[in-house]
Amino acid sequence: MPDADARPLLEVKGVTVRFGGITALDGITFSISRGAITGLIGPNGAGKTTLFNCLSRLYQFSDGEILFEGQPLRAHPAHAIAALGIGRTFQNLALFRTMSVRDNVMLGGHCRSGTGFLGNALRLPSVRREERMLGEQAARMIDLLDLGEVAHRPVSDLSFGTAKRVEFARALMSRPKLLLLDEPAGGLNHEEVDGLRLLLRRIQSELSLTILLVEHHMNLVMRVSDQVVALDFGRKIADGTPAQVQAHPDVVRAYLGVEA
Ligand SMILES: Nc1ncnc2c1ncn2[C@@H]1O[C@H](COP(=O)(O)OP(=O)(O)OP(=O)(O)O)[C@@H](O)[C@H]1O
Repeated sequence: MPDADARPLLEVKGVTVRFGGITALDGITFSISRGAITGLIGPNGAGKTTLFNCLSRLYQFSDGEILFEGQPLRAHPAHAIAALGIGRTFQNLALFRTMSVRDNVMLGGHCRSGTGFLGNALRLPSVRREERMLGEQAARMIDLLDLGEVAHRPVSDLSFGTAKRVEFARALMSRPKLLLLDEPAGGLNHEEVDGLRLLLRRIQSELSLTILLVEHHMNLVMRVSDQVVALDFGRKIADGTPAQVQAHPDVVRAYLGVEA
């Protein structure tokens, strides 16, 4: 029996997605080790978001398989993905703007809730215990993401960069093993991107997280990632360390549109 921790956390094997005549993903294969930060790059339309949507089970793939901890994701519907240990953030903020930071973060723990409707209505001791635990976890995430000073403010009061950290905190409440980040640097200024790089490293090590991020900000991807996977027109064109991928002739060609 192979050691469960030794096998990759995520294995993407020959995944293909077609939309009518368009092949958005064409036999994509790569794997991600536990604890790694992996950057997924590629020009516009390369298939990055489509791959993310397959990992969250929002899209069906026609061929191939995705294994998470050795188990096929196909067996799990989209609503069960968070409970399985895959969390995500979106390109556009998906927060409740009039609610406080703390309440938004608390909502992220909902998918782990084991108490049913009746238990909540009757305020059983198990419900109160769970609420207390959620509150403690939210406080930890708020602290980890430096949101303590704004915890009671509505999200509408926050700068875009701070609101992005609220989205992170909320995604972390489901205690994911794999966190999918869709363009976390989008809309951030230079200073905020640098802060994000340090933050990603910190949450990765403190929570023993594995992270897959789609990102156009090359400087961030190359500095924060252990592994980079490059797509172009739905195909994988490179997979390796940041230095290997950056120097790969197909990557240079895809980005610059010239012969390397
Ligand atoms: N729901 C959909 N219906 C039809 N075509 C789609 C759909 N989603 C994606 N596509 C097509 O699949 C291809 C890959 O798109 P995708 O959004 O995955 O690329 P991307 O790498 O995320 O691009 P970007 O960096 O611009 O976000 C594109 O040709 C796109 O038009």
